[in-house]
Amino acid sequence: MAFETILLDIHGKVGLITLNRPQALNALNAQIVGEINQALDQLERDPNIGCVVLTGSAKAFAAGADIKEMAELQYPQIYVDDLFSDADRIANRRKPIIAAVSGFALGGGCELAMMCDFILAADNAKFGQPEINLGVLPGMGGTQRLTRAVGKAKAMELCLSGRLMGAEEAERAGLVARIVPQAELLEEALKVAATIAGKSIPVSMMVKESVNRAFEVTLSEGVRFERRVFHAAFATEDQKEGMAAFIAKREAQFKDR
Ligand SMILES: CCCCCCCCCCCCC[C@H](O)CC(=O)SCCNC(=O)CCNC(=O)[C@H](O)C(C)(C)COP(=O)(O)OP(=O)(O)OC[C@H]1O[C@@H](n2cnc3c(N)ncnc32)[C@H](O)[C@@H]1OP(=O)(O)O
Repeated sequence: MAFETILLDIHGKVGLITLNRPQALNALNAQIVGEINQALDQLERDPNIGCVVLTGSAKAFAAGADIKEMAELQYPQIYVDDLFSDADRIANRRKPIIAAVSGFALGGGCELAMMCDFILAADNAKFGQPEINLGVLPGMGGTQRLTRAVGKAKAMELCLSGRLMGAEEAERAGLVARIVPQAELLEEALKVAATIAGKSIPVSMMVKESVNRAFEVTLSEGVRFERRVFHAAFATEDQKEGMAAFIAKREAQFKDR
């Protein structure tokens, strides 16, 4: 499949999607979101792929929605078109997606990174929801996911002031899983992704679904959901293989797809 605004590469069991609009710091428009979803559809269908890495350039993961395209939009049309709803498909993927963020992840760029399962940040990463500077507010989940990630106080300050947050602050706040030297980010992201891709694919989907459920239900309901999914894991060959391998002191070979 030919893409114009992204690059898609396969590294063993890992799919690598690289945003490729350097002239606009990977600003997000309908074309690039559409191509990300096309690539994710392809990777979700591929039984050999167990994990995805989404990344940008050294200078920018994505500098937000394309302001030049957005400036002329009109209310009735964007309401009827349900603008940005396509992006929900990225957040609802079942295979794990790692955001490898170098440089700017602003507005929609920060929102896109937060739709992924976790963020590995380069030491030069800068996060923010500066939409208020443009006379709007985050429109692709930023006020919701950032608040759940870092808490109300910091999310409110970032969204109201439009200031940027560096990698160290982002890690302290809980937005970022780990910080990696910029030059090593992609290699580390692919290494972690390969580790995840070596696990049981259905069980990694169960983990993702169960962790994400914590944002949707009460604690007791979430514990019950997790318990039922744990029970279901015993219907997989991978559970039998994983526990047998431990007992036999050998490496497990997970095969369920
Ligand atoms: C878009 C309509 C259809 C949408 C369909 C689906 C799209 C996907 C959904 C996106 C999410 C939408 C919801 C989101 O909450 C809303 C937003 O994201 S609003 C935008 C928020 N981002 C910003 O405000 C950051 C804007 N950029 C900057 O502040 C600066 O560029 C920077 C990142 C601090 C870097 O500064 P510099 O190093 O000085 O670099 P330049 O400013 O010179 O930029 C270089 C070059 O890139 C162009 N550019 C940068 N950011 C954007 C952008 N967001 N949109 C368009 N173009 C951008 C900049 O204009 C320069 O280009 P040049 O002028 O040289 O041609």
